Amino acid sequence: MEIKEEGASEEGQHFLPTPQANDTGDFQFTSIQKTPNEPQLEFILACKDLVAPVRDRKLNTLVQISVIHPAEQGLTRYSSTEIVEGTRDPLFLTGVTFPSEYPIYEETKIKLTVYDVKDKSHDTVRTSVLPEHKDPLPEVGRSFLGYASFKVGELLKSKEQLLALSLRTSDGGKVVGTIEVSVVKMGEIEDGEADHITTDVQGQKCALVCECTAPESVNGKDNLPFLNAVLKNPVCKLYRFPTSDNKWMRIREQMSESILSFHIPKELISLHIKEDLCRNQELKELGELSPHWDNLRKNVLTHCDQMVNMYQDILTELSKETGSSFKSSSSKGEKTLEFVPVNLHLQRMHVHSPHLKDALYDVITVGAPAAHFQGFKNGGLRKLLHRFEMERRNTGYQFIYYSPENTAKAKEVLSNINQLQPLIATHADLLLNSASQHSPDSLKNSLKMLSEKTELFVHAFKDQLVRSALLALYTARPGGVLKKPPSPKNSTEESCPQDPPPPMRRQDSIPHHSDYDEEEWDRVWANVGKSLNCIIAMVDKLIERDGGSEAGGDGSQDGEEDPSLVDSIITRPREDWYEQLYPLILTLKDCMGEVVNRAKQSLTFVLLQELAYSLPQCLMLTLRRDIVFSQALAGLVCGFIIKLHTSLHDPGFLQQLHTVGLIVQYEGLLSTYSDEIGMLEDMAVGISDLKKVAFKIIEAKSNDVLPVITGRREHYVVEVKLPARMFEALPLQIKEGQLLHVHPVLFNVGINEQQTLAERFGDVSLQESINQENFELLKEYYTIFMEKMPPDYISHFQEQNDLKGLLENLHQNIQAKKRKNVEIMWLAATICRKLNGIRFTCCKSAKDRTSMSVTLEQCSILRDEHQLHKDFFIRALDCMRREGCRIENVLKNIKCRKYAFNMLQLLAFPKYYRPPEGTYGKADT
Ligand SMILES: O=P(O)(O)O[C@H]1[C@H](O)[C@@H](O)[C@H](O)[C@H](O)[C@@H]1OP(=O)(O)O
Repeated sequence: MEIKEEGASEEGQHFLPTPQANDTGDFQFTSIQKTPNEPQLEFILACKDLVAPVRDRKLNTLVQISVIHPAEQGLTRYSSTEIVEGTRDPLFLTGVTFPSEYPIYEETKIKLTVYDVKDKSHDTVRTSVLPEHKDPLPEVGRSFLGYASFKVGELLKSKEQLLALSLRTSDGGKVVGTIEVSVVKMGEIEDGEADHITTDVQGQKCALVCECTAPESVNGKDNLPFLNAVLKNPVCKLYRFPTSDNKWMRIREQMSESILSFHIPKELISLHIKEDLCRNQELKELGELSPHWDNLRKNVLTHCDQMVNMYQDILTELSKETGSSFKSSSSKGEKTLEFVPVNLHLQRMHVHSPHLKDALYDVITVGAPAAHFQGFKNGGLRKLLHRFEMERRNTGYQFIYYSPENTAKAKEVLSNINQLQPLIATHADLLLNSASQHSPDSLKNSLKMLSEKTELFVHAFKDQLVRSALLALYTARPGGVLKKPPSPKNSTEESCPQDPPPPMRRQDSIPHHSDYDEEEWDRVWANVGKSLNCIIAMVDKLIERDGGSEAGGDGSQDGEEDPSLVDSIITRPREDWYEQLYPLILTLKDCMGEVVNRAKQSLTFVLLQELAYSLPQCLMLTLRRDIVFSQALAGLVCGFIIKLHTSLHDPGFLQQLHTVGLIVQYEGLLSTYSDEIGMLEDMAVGISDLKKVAFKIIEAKSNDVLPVITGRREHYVVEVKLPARMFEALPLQIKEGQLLHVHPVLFNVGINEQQTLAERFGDVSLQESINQENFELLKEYYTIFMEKMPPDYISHFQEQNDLKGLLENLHQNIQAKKRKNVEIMWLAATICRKLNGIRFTCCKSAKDRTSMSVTLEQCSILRDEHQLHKDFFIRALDCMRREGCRIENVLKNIKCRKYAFNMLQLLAFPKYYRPPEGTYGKADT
């Protein structure tokens, strides 16, 4: 096949479009034998005896790797190595990897083109994506040296899976050196030592040994098939770096999208719609109200119905995006995609080094959860919510002020009632069923369940709020005017609404005291307990009599059942259990219905107060909070599932999961200047709201392994499914459905030029207070961790890690108020990793600053944990930034392979956050 350079499509690890990838026409191609979820082919490159076009010119070389699919003529640029400077025998640290999904066969041809780079600053031009069918721009700043090509099958079947190919000039004539292609497999240690590689020591070039022996066995350790259900479109990169004792370590970098980006928002919006529809219905069922309250309710309902319609429209739009797994940074302001997180990816580093077992390091990278469409003119949630609450507290006279805690409590009680009432009804029916089967054991079991649920139900109303809400609703009914003036019981209870209500001093303005018959509520409420006691007594007697023993005691629990009712019933035939229990069950259901009716109405009246103030801002604020939360939750669920799958084999982790919960640490890189203040304010609330989330692991019963969300705005449960085999291996507590909690913390350090402005002329107090508050949360988590984990675990843990010292160090750094103190981020991330937590890195788009930060984190881990040769730190960093997954991330977001920084911006960045020359510039973001 002839190789045509001209028609080459642009470089990038984008896969061939699906039809093209599968379309092998009439040809039969030979698949590469592969381990599931492992890349199909990985190789590294080195050149020897390169001939410079001009004598004595030092060569700065890179190899460009292109692929020719066997059914096609055209060439697809696939990836490049880094530039190796000043040698005729370059040994490239950036390798080539083809992930398991890539359409590659033994017949696939690989072309390797070697270039001499004269001007690094121009080098990115070659890889900016062009409109389809357009010729690539002329190569600027580099000149062609030679090329070689081979078929994948040739490489795989070659002796020691190593090819040494002659590099030829474009006319195919002159040999200008040799290129060596050597297959590598992760998990296999190269025996050879590293040599002859240029280091980055202050411009000085030194030599280390390098001889790669061919790998022998196949690796398949990271076999996590279930992750494939949520992770999509992986981009993989391969590197080899020398260790301080001149051995090689291999690093595979992987970046994947997740379908949870869209799945979670859809689940969540459906849940909001359900919750709001239910609330709207309850508002409608509030019953007759006096004109003031009735008008208020009508107004609220109009707005709430509009809101539900809006959520429904957004859901319809999102549902059209079937199979989508990525929202690009350029779509962050799109209204219909508001709930979807920006640029969400798993960024994974898999290290195989001679010193340690394989190690995985995961970071979820995502745009800061924020309401971009609504904008940041008035700030973000942290400020908006605070302002709203203050105004509501101080200005309302149209409504009764309930504190956010009381409003949340009202929602909780309502939700408990809505869950418990049908449950109790079901258990009551099961009891009747057991009775009709005349089965004593089953009767006892059903009674146990019924008692438990009913006790919970009765307990749910033991709250002063219900009483005061009942009174408030009473006064809001036509003619429901209090006879006595309200006299507050304590400092938080001040006045009661009249029709029209008088102006009130704000705290909780819940009404109290009246001639309204409070005892009636007590009676209704107590009746539920009494009727349960009757049932218990009856069941006891029935079982006792059935066992033949005559009248052994009266069977009452608390002596509260009506003895005449029980006695009159048990005189009936013994076998007629159903008939004897039926009237008691009916009574229980009636009593419960009465309680539910009253409590629901009164608590819905509390919710009406929340909605009544400042419509429609109040609803817009809820929408904003929902949007931000949805973005945060999508990332969290993705992080949780990945963490669970990678740590399933770790008993310590599983124990921590159900006894302490998981720490989830967010690194924010937003500046406290201009719009990003609002973003940070949104993000802080979104992340803090994640406390309301608990996970539950359930066994997958079908191929649908996508998580399911239940609950309501104050409390969500995310059910994560595991296949039977994995589920069985879990600790009992988790299998029994124990809720698994998360502890989110956020540390933010602005690093760009905007942060310089904030530090010089603006205000950094937002960042300072966020860091301080979250430090306290992190410390709290650590304390619980130390208390709840078993002593053996803790003593081993303390031997390995000086968490106390790290926390102290973090605290000092936060207190120090140093400018752009990136040490805070490194310490927080280290603490999180040591505590088995889930790591996140975020900036506005998770594209540029995030890429700098995660690559720095990766190289720092290699240096601190895997003995990366200190002279190679910068080179490793540059390799990752120049040719790694993150430049692909930029490409997939803005169709241009350039970090969106200019020289001036970079001067403001902390040193190690600056990308290598030629990888940044003006980009249309
Ligand atoms: O990924 P980010 O760092 O949020 O991207 C920024 C970039 O840092 C900045 O230099 C540039 O001017 C743009 O504002 C980028 O944000 P976009 O959201 O426009 O990609």
